[in-house]
Amino acid sequence: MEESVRYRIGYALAPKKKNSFIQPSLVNLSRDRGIDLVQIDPSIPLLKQGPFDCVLHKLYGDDWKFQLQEFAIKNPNVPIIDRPNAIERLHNRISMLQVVSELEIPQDSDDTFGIPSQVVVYDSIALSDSSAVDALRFPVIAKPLVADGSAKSHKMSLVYHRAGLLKLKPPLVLQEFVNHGGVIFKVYVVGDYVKCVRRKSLPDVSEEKLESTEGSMTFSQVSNISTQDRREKKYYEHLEEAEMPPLSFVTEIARGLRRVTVLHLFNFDMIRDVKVGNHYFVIDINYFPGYAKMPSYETVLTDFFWDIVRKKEEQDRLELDSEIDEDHDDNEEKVLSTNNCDGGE
Ligand SMILES: Nc1ncnc2c1ncn2[C@@H]1O[C@H](COP(=O)(O)OP(=O)(O)OP(=O)(O)O)[C@@H](O)[C@H]1O
Ligand SMILES: O=P(O)(O)O[C@H]1[C@H](O)[C@@H](O)[C@H](OP(=O)(O)O)[C@@H](OP(=O)(O)O)[C@H]1O
Ligand SMILES: [Mg+2]
Ligand SMILES: [Mg+2]
Repeated sequence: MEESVRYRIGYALAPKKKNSFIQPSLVNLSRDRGIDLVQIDPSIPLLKQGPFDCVLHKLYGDDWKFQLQEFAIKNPNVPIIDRPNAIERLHNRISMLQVVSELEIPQDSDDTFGIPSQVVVYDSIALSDSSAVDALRFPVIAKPLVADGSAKSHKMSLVYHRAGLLKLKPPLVLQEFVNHGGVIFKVYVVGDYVKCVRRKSLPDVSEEKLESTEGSMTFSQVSNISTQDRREKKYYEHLEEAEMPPLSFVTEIARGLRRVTVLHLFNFDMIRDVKVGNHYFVIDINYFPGYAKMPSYETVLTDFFWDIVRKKEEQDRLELDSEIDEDHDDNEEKVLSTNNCDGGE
């Protein structure tokens, strides 16, 4: 019986990510399509592992980056999803959102987008004495400048008044809080595939609340928290009823972000300004997010793997053809020059 072609995708993921992403349902579906998901051991040189038709990773550090570089030099045709330099742009909340300003999307449709006003603060002195901070409208969200996936990088504070800034620990980004009806739109991107889902977010802050509240409130990964409080439960009951942003609008932003970041795997968070109604803010972009939470993640990811390995195969074939053509040309030249010699006086 003829052996069918099989492809190998190597993955290098931290244990938590491996547990959530490499589900049996994904492994089995990919296997049925001829794609084997193979775990990479980062403690062994990458070049000694493989062969791979693609390397998928979410690991950081200079050693891992060096291993990827070495691997890329020896295997120029094997796609690395994604390039470390491209991923690193998302590890700083300023450079992360700068990509949104680089999008060349005409804002002439009904819906528009941008990023909230924000300033970066590197030291405590600037927190108490900076004209840049004066320009912000409170409340603001204080976010750690670094977004490297550590628990620390997710720890945020909602700060109601300027005095609430004093106990914060820079470096951080102060971003104007935008009332958005307690719903965020998480847009998952997997290559050309785009899926937008609703998630729980912070509730709006009314003028009364702002006037009557002092200090700040800390929180972390609010969209993943399940709520017990009855009043809060009521607030989020209408989550499923929140109007979705138009798919064409979301897709255009996603495509733009793909182009500017050169990334294949990420999600971004968008909120809709309740005051305006059709203006959206991109507030966060995450590399290789929790795809298992995305509907039909197995099919979407398997289709993506399939596209990647087939493109590589096509590329290999084209290169082989051109090598054969070159050999053929060389041989013809040799024959010609031999003929010339033969025919020469
Ligand atoms: N400018 C803003 N206005 C209103 N709410 C905001 C704003 N920025 C963030 N939030 C709320 O705070 C939450 C956390 O912010 P953000 O998404 O930047 O943090 P994160 O830790 O990087 O999140 P993730 O877990 O998605 O990586 C958002 O999901 C949203 O609920
Ligand atoms: O571990 P870091 O690098 O911080 O990345 C996180 C992202 O910031 C989150 O956005 C992911 O959750 P969502 O997929 O719900 O966005 C979250 O997914 P997880 O809850 O499955 O770990 C993480 O991917
Ligand atoms: Mg977020
Ligand atoms: Mg994030």
